[in-house]
Amino acid sequence: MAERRFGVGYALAPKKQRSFIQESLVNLARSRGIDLVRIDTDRSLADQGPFDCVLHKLYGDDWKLQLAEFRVKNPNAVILDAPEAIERLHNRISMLQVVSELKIEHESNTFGIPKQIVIYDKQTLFDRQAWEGLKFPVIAKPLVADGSAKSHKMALVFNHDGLDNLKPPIVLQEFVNHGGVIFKVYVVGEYVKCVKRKSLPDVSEEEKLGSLDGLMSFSQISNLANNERTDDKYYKMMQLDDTEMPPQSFITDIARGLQQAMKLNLFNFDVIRDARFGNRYLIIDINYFPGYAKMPGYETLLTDFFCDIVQKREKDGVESTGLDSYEVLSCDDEVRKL
Ligand SMILES: O=P(O)(O)O[C@@H]1[C@@H](OP(=O)(O)O)[C@H](OP(=O)(O)O)[C@H](O)[C@H](OP(=O)(O)O)[C@H]1OP(=O)(O)O
Ligand SMILES: Nc1ncnc2c1ncn2[C@@H]1O[C@H](COP(=O)(O)OP(=O)(O)O)[C@@H](O)[C@H]1O
Ligand SMILES: [Mg+2]
Ligand SMILES: [Mg+2]
Repeated sequence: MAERRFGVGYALAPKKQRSFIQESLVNLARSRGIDLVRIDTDRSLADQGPFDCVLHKLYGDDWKLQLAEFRVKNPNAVILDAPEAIERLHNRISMLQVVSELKIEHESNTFGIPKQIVIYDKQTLFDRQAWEGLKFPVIAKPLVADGSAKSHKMALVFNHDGLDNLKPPIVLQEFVNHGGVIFKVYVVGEYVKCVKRKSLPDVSEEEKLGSLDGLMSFSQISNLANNERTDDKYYKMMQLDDTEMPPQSFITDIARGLQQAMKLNLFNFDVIRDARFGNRYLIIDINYFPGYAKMPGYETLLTDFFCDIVQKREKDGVESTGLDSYEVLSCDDEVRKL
């Protein structure tokens, strides 16, 4: 009998395609029965395929419409992930609301989000009442997180003088000292991996009082080292060696909780450890389909995941949907889980 193969279509921006669709991933997936196929975004998605699974990170109403049409024509294909579920992450307020709703108990650690407010116009920005309970320094973040360079432009604001330069709509979030290290937790289906990255340094009491400009701009601080990030080397170079990791079981519980609440398979979240307490963790950012290729061994991980997805779909006995050209399963049964 011919080997059964599966088609995974991907629709990604050119930069994402370059970083994620590497030959090593394509070859490994192919050897296990998964064909990664580029979706031509200049043509209708519904006219392409057949695909057992569609992997995507594109923005906008037109793309949502295309996915909806595709879903009608191919009800059995898996869309990773549903655009309605991803949309929550395009707004920095709705993104973190889900964290506040999680119910997870852990013997010695707690988690939450930093204090924050949303400002829609300049007038409210200078209204001290709107600020009640929020202390300087704060980080000003664009409300919209739509993947544009603009949506990553942040400012650390030390005092009221710094507010002049801000352009609402923005989120003002209390800056929390965290030892200059951020934990990035990558989730791929059931797999959870936490890594350390360089973050903003702590702000001293003198700096809080003495900053002349009142504001310091920055962007994508944890992504500044673009070179090889095989973790041992990167940790040494960035002097991250000494920072203790958060407990894996705690992080995994949060990841699972977020995954279930958000109904997403592919995301990461940024966590900092509040230096005032040492056992309090704050989630500050959640990203859809992040830079997985930075993780050593991402090819195996993602291939395992694709196999898992298409096998589950087979096992659930969903009727075939014009995907007949793919025959015989060749994925290994094994899927790594933490
Ligand atoms: O490009 P990369 O590999 O640095 O990945 C970016 C992510 O970096 P990370 O994996 O968290 O270190 C990055 O995470 P941060 O927001 O920097 O925490 C975003 O997920 C970014 O996507 P977008 O611009 O928000 O749509 C991601 O960018 P895209 O690759 O999706 O454009
Ligand atoms: N509340 C905070 N306290 C301290 N540092 C923060 C806080 N929020 C963000 N940062 C720092 O700013 C960086 C960018 O913020 P983040 O919300 O992750 O935006 P982006 O989506 O651009 O990654 C983080 O990686 C971290 O270094
Ligand atoms: Mg971030
Ligand atoms: Mg982000």
